[in-house]
Amino acid sequence: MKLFNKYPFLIGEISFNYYDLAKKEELSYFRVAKLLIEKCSECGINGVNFHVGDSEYLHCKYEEDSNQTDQLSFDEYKELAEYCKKLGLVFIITPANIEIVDKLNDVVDVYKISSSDLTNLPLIDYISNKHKPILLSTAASNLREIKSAVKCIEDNSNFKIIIMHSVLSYPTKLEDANLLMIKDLSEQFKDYDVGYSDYTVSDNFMFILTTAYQYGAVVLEKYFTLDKSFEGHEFAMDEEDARIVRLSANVLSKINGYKNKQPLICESFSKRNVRKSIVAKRDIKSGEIIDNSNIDFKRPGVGISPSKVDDIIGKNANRDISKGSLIEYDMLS
Ligand SMILES: C=C(OP(=O)(O)O)C(=O)O
Repeated sequence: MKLFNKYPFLIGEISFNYYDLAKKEELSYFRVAKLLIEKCSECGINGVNFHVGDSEYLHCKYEEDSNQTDQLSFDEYKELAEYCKKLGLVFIITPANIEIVDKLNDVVDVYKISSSDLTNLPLIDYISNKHKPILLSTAASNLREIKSAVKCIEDNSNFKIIIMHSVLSYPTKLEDANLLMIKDLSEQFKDYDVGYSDYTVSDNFMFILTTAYQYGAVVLEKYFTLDKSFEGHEFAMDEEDARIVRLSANVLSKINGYKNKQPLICESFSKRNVRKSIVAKRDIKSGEIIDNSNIDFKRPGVGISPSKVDDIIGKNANRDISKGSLIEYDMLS
């Protein structure tokens, strides 16, 4: 089932990335969160993901700060959801518990289940029952665990699932990205689309995310920041990165084409010009037998194909054929 209208569906994971900028610029968290949403909408991002929960849920530097809690109120989240709607962005939350689901369900478009909750079947069960699309993060898990999470969602008659490959290691080293697992997840869960949450440090070409797309991940998620120099933001994407992903994905969507090898319409003219036909190598007299000494293979491919040479070898010319002429079947008997 295609859950989103644009593929690849690019998600800016805002998470708690508004803290640093808010502190630096002495702005409210809400104002900066709103600014990040606006910037996401300007650079080709389709949805934003907020982690809603408490500090033990985080992996950034705040996780060691036991006083640091999620600083936006539920009313502010609702306002941000409204703002997303206005800008045409999908509003995604990764809720830490069922209370959050209850508070925000009315405004949530899509839920993400964090890999830390992949085995939290009570939470998955509760979220599934809301019948909204679910991004199921699978970092640090095995197939058995993923299958039981998927079954838990399906048991609630919710089939709006995207299986997300991700790696629970920040920043993810290139050699740990294991993008081939995207292909394995696609094979294992044929009924569902697969995505990728990327925590590697970006290169200039956004090669990791575009490769993930090439490998079949149709939902691409990466932390979003306006300033990668903040501690813990080095594996996020900024606006320029998001634009590159979008442009590269557009190119990939174009160049992939048909899977099965076949001649293409765009090749037909050149094909006719470059393929070879059987021609007379020298003047051939009427009555002469056609053999390898008096024929040649030359462009264009408008006559008898060289692949049919066995059909004419041994036949008699029924007329004179001048050197360089195409040999036609009706010239032979
Ligand atoms: C919760 C996170 O990880 P995952 O994508 O593995 O759920 C995260 O880092 O945003």
